[in-house]
Amino acid sequence: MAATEERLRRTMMFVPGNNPAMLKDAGIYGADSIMFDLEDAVSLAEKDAARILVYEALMTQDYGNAELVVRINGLDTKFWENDVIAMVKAGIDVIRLPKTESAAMLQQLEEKIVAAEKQFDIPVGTTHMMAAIESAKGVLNAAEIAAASERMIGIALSAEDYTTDLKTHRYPGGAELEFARNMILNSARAAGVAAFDTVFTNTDDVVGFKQETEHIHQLGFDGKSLVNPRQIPMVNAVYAPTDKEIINAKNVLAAIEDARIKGSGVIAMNGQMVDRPVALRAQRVMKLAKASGLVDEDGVILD
Ligand SMILES: CC(=O)SCCNC(=O)CCNC(=O)[C@H](O)C(C)(C)COP(=O)(O)OP(=O)(O)OC[C@H]1O[C@@H](n2cnc3c(N)ncnc32)[C@H](O)[C@@H]1OP(=O)(O)O
Ligand SMILES: O=C([O-])CC(=O)C(=O)O
Ligand SMILES: [Mg+2]
Repeated sequence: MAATEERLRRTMMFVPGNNPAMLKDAGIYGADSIMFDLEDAVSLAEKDAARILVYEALMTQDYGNAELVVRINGLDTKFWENDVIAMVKAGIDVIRLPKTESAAMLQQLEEKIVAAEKQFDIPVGTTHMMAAIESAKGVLNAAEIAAASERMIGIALSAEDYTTDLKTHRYPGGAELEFARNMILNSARAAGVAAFDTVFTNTDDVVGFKQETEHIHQLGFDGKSLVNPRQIPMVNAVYAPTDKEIINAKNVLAAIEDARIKGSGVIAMNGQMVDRPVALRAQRVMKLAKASGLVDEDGVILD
């Protein structure tokens, strides 16, 4: 079983590792996961300085309940090993490997993580991993990548590099991404880990962003990688259940409880069969409703 916990990961915001002001304020926007970037947002000349800045930020800033992720440099660079050592020492929650093409690459990363955990007396297994899939080869190997290790919490599509590899670019509607999205989503679910959609880089195209988010929500993605804090409330709005969905979920859960008391696994509700998959979906709706501040701890809808 993978290391995923059932935590909400709707929004995973990139924060350039070389920007002290952004590192300082990254916690105030309410992202579910904050992703410090040491890779493509940072120029070659700033790689070492950015690593030190992110390390200091992790040691001094309070990021609340956000999950803390770092995108390290790729395995084909001279930076990634020092990235791993510094981030494990700082107690990062998740290391995101960019440009992942095989399970073997994650095993190489894991060896370095194990060594660093031992070096700093951190229990082996504490540091989780995730993989960004950014090439045709990575997409074809998505299933083995998602299942590469117990430490895996998820896999992400990285469409900027991926469309370059495909020899296309990104279009409105995203037809060029459908195969990759389906492969990544299905591979993640088969391995029991989370699936993340890619960034949307035009931060002023609110309509395009909403359309893309609604689409990936429909497909079943847990959430998206983001480049800007203004995108966080827009994702949360798409993932927030409607009042009708919440009421239906509550009715389903009540009907299931009733069935359980009567010793049955299946029951009819308004002419509709209610069984385990329906109940699991209802539980997820209530979890999203709570996270969205739409219901209280007891599931009562708030005004
Ligand atoms: C293909 C890839 O690899 S994508 C991943 C790598 N790229 C990145 O990490 C880019 C991250 N994003 C950014 O640098 C910026 O959001 C940009 C350049 C896209 C847009 O910048 P701006 O136009 O300044 O954004 P905007 O005006 O919305 O900023 C509003 C506030 O949010 C802050 N902010 C913007 N983006 C971020 C971010 N990603 N993380 C933290 N804070 C941010 C700004 O500093 C600003 O703060 P202030 O009000 O205190 O001055
Ligand atoms: O992970 C992402 O979405 C950003 C990225 O590197 C890419 O699109 O190539
Ligand atoms: Mg990329």
